[in-house]
Amino acid sequence: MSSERLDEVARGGVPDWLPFSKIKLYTNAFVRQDGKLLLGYKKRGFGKDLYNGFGGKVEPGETPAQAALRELEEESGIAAPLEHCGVLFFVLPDLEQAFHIDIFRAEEYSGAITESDEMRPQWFDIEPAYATPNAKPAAADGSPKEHNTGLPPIPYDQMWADDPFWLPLMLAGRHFAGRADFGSDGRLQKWWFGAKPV
Ligand SMILES: Nc1nc2c([nH]c(=O)n2[C@H]2C[C@H](O)[C@@H](COP(=O)(O)OP(=O)(O)OP(=O)(O)O)O2)c(=O)[nH]1
Repeated sequence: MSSERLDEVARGGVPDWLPFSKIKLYTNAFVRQDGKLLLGYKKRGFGKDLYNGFGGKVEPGETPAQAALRELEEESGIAAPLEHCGVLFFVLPDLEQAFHIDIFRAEEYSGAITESDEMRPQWFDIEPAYATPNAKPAAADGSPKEHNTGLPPIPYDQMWADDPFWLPLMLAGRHFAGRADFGSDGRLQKWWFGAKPV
């Protein structure tokens, strides 16, 4: 991302950010096609029972872009021309490592979508407002855009609590950045999200 200023999109919570003493690099990749978004149901480990994009730790010697391609293939069986679209930073209480996550997106893929030990892939309907990149929430005359994938909507109630702040930015084709600190109850305690001006 360039050094261009970001427009603030959301902020809230308690006054102070949580402390952390080291940062670990992660990736997360989202594939969309024809008004639908591919998510994975996490079957084990961190974020178990939540839907998410496909990703994980950046291994030594890898760039985040290489890790994103590797994790997408390992967890869903597919390859995609991933583009970097955002950066997120998460801090959890009583954990000295903070999470720096590079987010990637693609609008096409190759290979057969395959369930892995870690993820069960599933398509979801992208709200009409975000069915195409850079789309406006409604047509110029105010009427809603059509969508008829017949798929369930994006399951925000079974995703990380911060995702509703930035996933719509990604679906709207905007570059974004944000930070979210979680409380010990798993809820958001403090957050800030911004996006490149349109
Ligand atoms: N959507 C979303 N994703 C998040 C949040 N926090 C967070 O760590 N993630 C993502 C980043 C990574 O893609 C994933 C965690 O990586 P992981 O534990 O599955 O890593 P991994 O695959 O290398 O782990 P493993 O195979 O060693 O178990 O969760 C969040 O708040 N929202």
